[in-house]
Parts: sequence; structure tokens; C-alpha cells
Amino acid sequence: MRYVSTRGTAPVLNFEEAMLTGLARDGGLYVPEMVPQMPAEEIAALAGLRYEDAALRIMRPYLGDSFSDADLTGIIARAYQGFGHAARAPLVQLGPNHFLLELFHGPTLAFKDFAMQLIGQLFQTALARSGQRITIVGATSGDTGSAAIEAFRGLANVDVFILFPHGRVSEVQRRQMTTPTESNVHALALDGDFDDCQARLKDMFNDFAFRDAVGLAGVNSINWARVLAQVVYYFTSAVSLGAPHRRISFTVPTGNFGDIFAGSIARRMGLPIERLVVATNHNDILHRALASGAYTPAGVTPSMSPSMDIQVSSNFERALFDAYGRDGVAVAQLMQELKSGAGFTISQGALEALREVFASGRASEQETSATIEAIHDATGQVLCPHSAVGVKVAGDHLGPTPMISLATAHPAKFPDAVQAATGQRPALPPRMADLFERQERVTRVPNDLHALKALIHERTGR
Ligand SMILES: Cc1ncc(COP(=O)(O)O)c(C=O)c1O
Ligand SMILES: N[C@@H](CCOP(=O)(O)O)C(=O)O
Repeated sequence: MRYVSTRGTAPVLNFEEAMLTGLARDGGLYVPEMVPQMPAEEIAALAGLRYEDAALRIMRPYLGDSFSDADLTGIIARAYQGFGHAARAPLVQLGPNHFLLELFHGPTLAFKDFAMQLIGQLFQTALARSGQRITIVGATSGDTGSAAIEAFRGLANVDVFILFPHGRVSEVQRRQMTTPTESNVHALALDGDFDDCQARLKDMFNDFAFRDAVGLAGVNSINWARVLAQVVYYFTSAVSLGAPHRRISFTVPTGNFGDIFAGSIARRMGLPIERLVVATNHNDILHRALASGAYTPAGVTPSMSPSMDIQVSSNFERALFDAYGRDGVAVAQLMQELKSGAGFTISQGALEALREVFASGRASEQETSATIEAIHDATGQVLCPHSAVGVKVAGDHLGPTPMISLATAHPAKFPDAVQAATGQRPALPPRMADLFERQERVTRVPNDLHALKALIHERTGR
């Protein structure tokens, strides 16, 4: 399996190289040259398998000879052994034809653990073979950061720097990032929003001298391996509701477009997905873009679902690459327009291609809160605000096809919003019960590339 850049001019790589490279050297994102097909009988045969066994079958074709079957089996087993639910991604029914996929049973209580635990193991195996030392820099609006820290803390050959927007993540999210004691973990509170964090991260990747000096690696969904791991639960959940003999739709709370893009990969592999519904909070650039064709950033307004407070949605580039017939030059032109500040207009043909796969909707703050309350009253299920955005938008798209809404984080990560809606404060699991007593360790940093690079040089000694 070979991986190509969405901007068309970076070297073509194998899986392991693409994983360790992160952002392509032309500024694009790596995608598989061809999406492997999974025939209906192979999809049907996933029924009843353990999550780990299904994951092996679904991901195997993407890895080529980068990892042996034995390596991969062990990697997957170790990745999911710490999850707090035997099913890993259990499905519960919310109402007629509406199901909730609980993706928050991993160690940091968000869907990010599905991919991050896996790539933590993949990286460790690859680095043990090469003897390389790397510097991971990640940008987070709250959940990627803690998941990355959990996956890489304490490793001798890895330093982890996480940029998060100062004052714009929940207190639980912040403490998850600032309380680990391992000296290879560096939590950096940046004066700016998530888009600034992600832009500085991409600036670092595009500075080849810096990138090569510190051995820069990325574990945001820039990294194809992150997306790949998330393909698995689309299959397992759809199969448990009768796929491939039945079509299924999904609604996905969306920010950086990685999770829903994984759903589109499952669809292209042959999973009969009717619709993938993009659900946004009031930072609704993706909903506006799919409705009008105009991708125009309007500034981020903080919301009760902070992890989705994003305007420059990184993986949308991957969807555009496909919608433009894999024309890297066209994608590079659009991204240049975006960088210059004005946004871009999606061509009519590309917009139609996107709308064949994706529908969209938005939830206001009031609707999100009302959804947390209504679902709690009707079913006893407590939703986090991100999951509630999804459930609200899914409600607007229900029809004869079963709908699966992705529950992307545990409600205890956002106790204030949940308490305001339900009157009840969700408790953290016992293993995290002392989170608020732990000592925090964080460095406040300016939104300045030069200062960030200096800090990373100094802390890594590279
Ligand atoms: C809880 C939660 N829900 C939804 C999202 C949006 O996912 P994506 O960025 O893959 O669109 C995020 C952040 O990524 C998140 O942390
Ligand atoms: N919502 C994310 C933002 C980063 O997304 P990623 O999937 O590209 O890592 C977060 O919680 O940090």
C-alpha cells in the first residue's frame, strides 16, 4: 500500500513512513493511493468478532509489509486492553431507529483513545526497530492532547509537546494534560485558539530545518494512522445493526473532520453507509460550506463543546482531494487561498461529489443543552455536549435508515455543561477521582513560531 499527498508533490511513502512523517513535505496530508475493497461476505463475517479481531481484518490491507501479522495482533491487543468496556465501542438504543455509539471508554474518556492508543503501540514498535528518537508536537482543542500524552508518556525515545488554547478547554481536559508527572511530557498553553495551535504546528512541519533537527512527528489526525484506526468502529457498529444486508447512516460531531472522514473511508471500502451527517456547534464552517459551497472562516466563538471550536478543519482537505478527482494542484490552490485569509469556493462538481456522501447540520448552544436534558429525561443516558450536538443534528436527519450517533466523549469531561442541563454532576471514574488534587505543570506560550521552536530546541537539547 502506497500513500500520496493531497497536494501531489511530496514523496510517495509506505504506511510506516507516512505514519512517522506526519504532514507531507508539500504541506498536504497523506492518503492511500487506492482504498482497498471489502466484499459483502467479508463484512458479514465481522459479525460477532471481538473488536480487536475485526480491527485486524479491517486495517490489515492498509499496512502492507510495514508490520507483520504477529506484530499487528500484539499491537492491537495492547492498544485496547485498557478500555473500560469489553465491547470497546458499545451501541445503545436512544429511540426508534436511533442508536448511540459510545466511544468514551478508553483511558482518557474520548474517542481519540481508539486511534491514539493504537498509534502509540505502532510508534513504539517502529522506533524500537529503528532506534530513532522523535519529538511529537500536537495541537489540541482538548481531547487529542490528553490522549496523546497518555499514549506516549514515559517513553525514553519520545518527547511530547502539546499546544492547547489557553482558557479554552474544560478544566478536566486541562488537568488531564497538565498533571502527568513524566519528564517527557510538556503541556503548553498558547495565547490563541485551536486554529492558532494547529497553524503553528503546521508551520513547524513546513520548516524543514527545524523538523529534521528535532525529529518532528505528528499524532494529530494529520497522521493517516489516526484516521485508519477510526474506520474500525464504523464497521463494527454497522455490522451489529445488520450491515451489509442493511444500509446505515451516521451522525458525527465534527471539528477537524478526521472522525467523519474515517466514516467515508469505511463507505468507500464497501460498508453500505447511506449518509454521513456532519454535526457542528455554532462554529459551523463545515455546515455552511456544504450548504453553500463557500468555505469562509468567521473566527471561533467559544462554545460548551470546546473540542469542536475549530474553523480550519484539517481533514476537509482529504475530502476535497477526493471531491476534486484527486487533483493535488487544485487542492494546493484552495489551501493557498485559505492561508491568505479569504477562504475559498468549492467548485460545483466537487460540491456535488461531497453532497453524495455528506449531509450536515448545526446545533446552537441552547439546542445542545436542551438535547442533553431531553435525552437524560427520556433514556437516563448522559451525553457530553459534543455528543449532544450530534444527537440533535441526527434527530433532524432520522428516516427509514437506522442512524448511529457517535458519542465522542464522556460527560464527566464537561461537568459544568452537563450539570446545567440535567442538574446532575457526572463523576469521573475512580482512577481519576483525585484529578483535582494533582499538581499542574504547564508553560504559557505566545502564539509565536520562533518562541515555540526555541522552547522545543531548549527542552529537547536538539
Ligand atoms: C469530544 C470530541 N467530539 C468531536 C470532535 C471532532 O472530531 P473531529 O476533529 O475528528 O472532527 C472532537 C475533536 O476532535 C472531540 O474531542
Ligand atoms: N478536537 C480535537 C482537535 C484536534 O483534532 P485531531 O483529530 O486532528 O487531533 C482535540 O480534541 O484536540
